[in-house]
Amino acid sequence: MVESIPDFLDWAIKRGVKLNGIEPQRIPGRGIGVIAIRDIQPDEIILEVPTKCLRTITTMPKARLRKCAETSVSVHGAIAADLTLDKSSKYTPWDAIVPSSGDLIGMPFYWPPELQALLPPHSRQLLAKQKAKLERDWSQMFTAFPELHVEDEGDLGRLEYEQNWLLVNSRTFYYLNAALKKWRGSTKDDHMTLQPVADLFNHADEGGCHVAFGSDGFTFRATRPHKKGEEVHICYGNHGGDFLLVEYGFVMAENCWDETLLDNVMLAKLDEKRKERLEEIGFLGSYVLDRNMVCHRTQVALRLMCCKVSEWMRFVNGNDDGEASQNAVDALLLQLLQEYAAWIDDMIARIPMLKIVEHEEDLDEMKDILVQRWRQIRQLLDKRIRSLEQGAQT
Ligand SMILES: C[S@@+](CC[C@H](N)C(=O)[O-])C[C@H]1O[C@@H](n2cnc3c(N)ncnc32)[C@H](O)[C@@H]1O
Repeated sequence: MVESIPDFLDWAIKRGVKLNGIEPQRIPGRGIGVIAIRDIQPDEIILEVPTKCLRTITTMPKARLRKCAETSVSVHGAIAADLTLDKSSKYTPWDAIVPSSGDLIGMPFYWPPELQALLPPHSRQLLAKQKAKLERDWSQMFTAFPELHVEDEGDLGRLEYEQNWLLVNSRTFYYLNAALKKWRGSTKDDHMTLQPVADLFNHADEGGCHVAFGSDGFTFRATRPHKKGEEVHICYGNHGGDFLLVEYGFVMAENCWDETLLDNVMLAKLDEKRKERLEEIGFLGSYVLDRNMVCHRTQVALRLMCCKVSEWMRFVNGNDDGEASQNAVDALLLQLLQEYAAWIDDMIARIPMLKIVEHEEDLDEMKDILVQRWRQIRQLLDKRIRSLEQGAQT
């Protein structure tokens, strides 16, 4: 399929999409993005997408929707099935500009298992969840639509479904209408729609425009000035780097929402008795370091390693502010972060050496993305290590 942004825009505008001062363009390393073609002022509406252009379960052929509704597939999985089964020409110009499988190598889902095994712990958890969710949807959909299961060597039907599922994952917007509200067992995660042109906005941690929908459709309003030629972003959510990597397939140079899990280092230091105590109060695992501090769960677990149990219990119950044990907690945290930082340096050195025969062509790019993610985590640790070291000196 030949990609043509102008043909796609013609098609979208004929269907009522209104662009004001913006234009989708190819941006190196980011696929297509949205660029300001004149200076844009805050509060200007830069894009409107009418309801009739949305693509969600309501726009599926009725018979297909009925079959999906008889299963326990998620809305996400049903839309992916619709994309895979749709052989009409209704969306051809839109389909032509959507990334192809070759553009998705940033997504750890497509990485060889040897490389997936070297992902940071939080990325690994998210990937396992993503795979399980996809597997559930696929098992529902290929039973309902046996034609999805193409009997050939590579199982093309499954590959196409996977790709569409991952595209739905990274290109839908929060949306609610009567049908989505009624979908059996639906949760917030099911309230979604695809929409043309808006799906070309790339992400920035602070965003640059506000997204809203009503009965007429979606509007995108600039929240800050943009100079002509500048990229206009939306914010996909306050996501850390592991989430962006696994769900969207990219890493960002700067991300004010970045965070990392310290579970591997923390759990290795906790003996069974302490783990049991933490489990009892619901504080075992999910130890987070963000750009400024470690979370309360981490403070609780660290205190258990350096205080008497009675003092720890008083802290847990809110009867002790923890001030008396803070220096010991900080010293232990510093030691753990330094050990983790040395381990990460070793990981960063090992990744480029990894030899995997399959995926030879794309392997260097995949490794590079993985190293970038580990470097970001290393920076988070460095920042905290520096401030703990300064604190120890004062
Ligand atoms: C909603 S689409 C945005 C349009 C997309 N760039 C395209 O070519 O169709 C989301 C995808 O865009 C890419 N993306 C979004 N924000 C990015 C960023 N800040 N840096 C690099 N890639 C980004 C990722 O591949 C992500 O999965």
